Amino acid sequence: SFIMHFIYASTALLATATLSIAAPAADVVGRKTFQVAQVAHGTVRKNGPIQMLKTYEKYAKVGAQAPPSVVQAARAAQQSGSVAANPEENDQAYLCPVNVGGTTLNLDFDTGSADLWVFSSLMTKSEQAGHSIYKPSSSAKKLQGASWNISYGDGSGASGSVYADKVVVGGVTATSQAVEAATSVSAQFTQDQDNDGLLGLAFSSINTVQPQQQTTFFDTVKSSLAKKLFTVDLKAGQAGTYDFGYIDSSKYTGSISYVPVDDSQGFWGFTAGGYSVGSGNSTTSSGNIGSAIADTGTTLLYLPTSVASAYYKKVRGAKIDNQQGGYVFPCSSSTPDFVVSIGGKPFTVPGKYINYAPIDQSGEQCFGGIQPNTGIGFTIFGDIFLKAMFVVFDQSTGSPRLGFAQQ
Ligand SMILES: Cc1noc(C)c1CN(C)Cc1cc2n(n1)CCN(c1cc(N)ncn1)C2
Repeated sequence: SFIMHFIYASTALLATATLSIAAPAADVVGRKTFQVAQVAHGTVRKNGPIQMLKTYEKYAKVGAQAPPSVVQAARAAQQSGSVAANPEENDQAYLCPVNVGGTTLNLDFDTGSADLWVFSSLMTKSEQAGHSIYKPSSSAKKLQGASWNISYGDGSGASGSVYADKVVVGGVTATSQAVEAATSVSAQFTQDQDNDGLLGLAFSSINTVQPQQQTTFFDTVKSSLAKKLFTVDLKAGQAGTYDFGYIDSSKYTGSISYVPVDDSQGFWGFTAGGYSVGSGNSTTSSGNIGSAIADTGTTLLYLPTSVASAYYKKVRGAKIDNQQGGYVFPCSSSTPDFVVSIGGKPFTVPGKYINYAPIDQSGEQCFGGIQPNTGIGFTIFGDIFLKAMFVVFDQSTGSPRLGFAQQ
């Protein structure tokens, strides 16, 4: 009865609040009424037991306890799922099949940005060539007046209009997700015919839709997931997985080490500690790496210039080649392991991952997987680092956190 009283009270409160919002503001001069189109977006299939469980959780502090029947029904309705992360050539990016409004598109899941944008029928035929295309389906609702425009660290970018449509990732369904349909994309994207767009997994605070910012897929489905988290298990030269709503303990070794996340810039930001170059006794180690982000949408590992320099001192013939835009070295040189301390635990990037790829067909010079973070302003733990780890992007506790384990 305590809880039912609370629910009645809060519902009554909500009702009065709604009434006051509906009364037109005094300053709307001249017109008797006005319309506000409410387009439902950022929603999942409604479920009573899940909503009830949320209410019990909300009032757990004052003794509310969900009956087992509610817990069981909510658990049965909660979502979880897994999708393959397929590497492009040289593991430049990893693409995941996603059903957007009835069409399967291969999207780059990006924990460094927060827009779900796709190649669309609104683009010119030549720009569409070779890509799978989103055609707003009959179930799609155009968000009138909404637009988006995103640019990335490498100068690439895209822009367009916005629809609310059904999006399914590994069986996890957002019944109405903001789908940003491109009208124009930069050359880097038209050239990459494997890539049909991006699915942002950073915080929705950096979503670029205007005038009304939209939520990421994860934020849209979060409340319906068994656990409010997703995990990233990228691999070198083979398919990995993104899992939503659960942790698969067969995907990592040892234990998961959690660190707090600073989401003030909209990224999965964390603090990295000391580092060492090489394995066994031939290691050098030095100061703290400092603030960093975990970014699946960035290919390489961008470290403070002093750290990158200390690393390449251990690689025969390594030098900065300004034409290539970073450290290169003879492909025949061996590259040592790179070890970084996170949450007080050591995590190793195998040296072979740091020989990224030959700079040209001759195969003489190779481009480094570790590069300086010059001009970026923070350290980016991109795919070179992530493909050695199992990472939990966790919003299941009061504040966001990252969990790292070796895979
Ligand atoms: C270049 C390049 N880099 O990665 C890929 C993939 C490519 C090739 N190509 C498909 C073009 C391209 C450029 C970008 N992407 N794709 C993915 C998003 N980008 C990011 C994301 C992010 N979090 N941080 C920085 N950029 C830039």
